[in-house]
Amino acid sequence: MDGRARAPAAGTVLNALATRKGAAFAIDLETTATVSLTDDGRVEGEIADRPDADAALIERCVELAVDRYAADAGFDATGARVRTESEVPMASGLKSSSAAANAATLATLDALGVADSVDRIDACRLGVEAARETGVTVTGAFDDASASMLGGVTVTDNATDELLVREEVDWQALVYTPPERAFSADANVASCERVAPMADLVYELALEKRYGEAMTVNGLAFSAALEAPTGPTIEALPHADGVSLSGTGPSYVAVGDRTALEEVRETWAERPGTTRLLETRNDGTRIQT
Ligand SMILES: Nc1ncnc2c1ncn2[C@@H]1O[C@H](COP(=O)(O)OP(=O)(O)OP(=O)(O)O)[C@@H](O)[C@H]1O
Ligand SMILES: O=C(O)C1=C[C@@H](O)[C@@H](O)[C@H](O)C1
Repeated sequence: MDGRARAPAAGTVLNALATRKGAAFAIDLETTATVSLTDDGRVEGEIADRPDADAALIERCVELAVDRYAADAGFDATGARVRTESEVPMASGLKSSSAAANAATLATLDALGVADSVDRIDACRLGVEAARETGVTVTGAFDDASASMLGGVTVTDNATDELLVREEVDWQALVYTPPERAFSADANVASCERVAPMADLVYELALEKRYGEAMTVNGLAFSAALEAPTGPTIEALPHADGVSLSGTGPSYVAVGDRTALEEVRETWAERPGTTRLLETRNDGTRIQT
């Protein structure tokens, strides 16, 4: 009757706010969700250390998973308690919402004993549905959600929730998170749509597997559209294989080899906020035993 799952955060290759085509890759920062099924008809969520944060997203993931799978699994569960603990800073461009949704969904499937029989990509689409319903996303963010659920890099069409590419990658990722927060749902979508020709170019580069160049073009275009500083990108460019504003910001993600990223880290560490050197993740969301 209890389930637990862990989901990784992600960084951006292509922001989907311009054309609905997006791409992202999983990184080694995690959110863990624990679900206990009940028969009291109430689904209640809690976010560790964030008593004021909105738990509607994880509650909706659990509700949808119980509605869809409990009866077939032989459970008469009607309610649940769900709690997340997270290393992913919220509303900072590192896909905290996708990690929370995937962890909550898979933990529910684990509690119901059906985690192995439900396709991971269907579980991911369920979380995307909950994200749309609770208004935490612009496009559904299937790009971020699929990278977090499957691991590696994914390229998607968020208009149709179609997975176009999924590939394992073995990069180092340097992540800079300024102290500010930016909720994706508040982003200036009209401004992002004006950089659609650049997003088309990023999409072509991503399909050619030129992910580093794709990230850099994406970062410059969406920093301009969202009026985010370009300083961190310019500082990383001489060293990194690719660097981008992640999501709608305010974080930046650079990829490349470790020595190069250590040079970037020295510069980024002088900025206010947090700089972390991480690995990419190819295993995605998984049950925690
Ligand atoms: N650990 C968590 N537990 C439960 N819900 C969470 C958690 N982290 C984020 N959320 C939900 O996601 C919302 C933040 O979504 P938002 O899209 O703005 O952030 P993000 O996913 O980090 O940003 P981005 O899409 O730019 O990467 C929060 O309001 C909350 O509802
Ligand atoms: O809310 C959304 O739809 C999105 C938010 C950002 O993370 C983007 O990077 C993503 O491509 C789409």
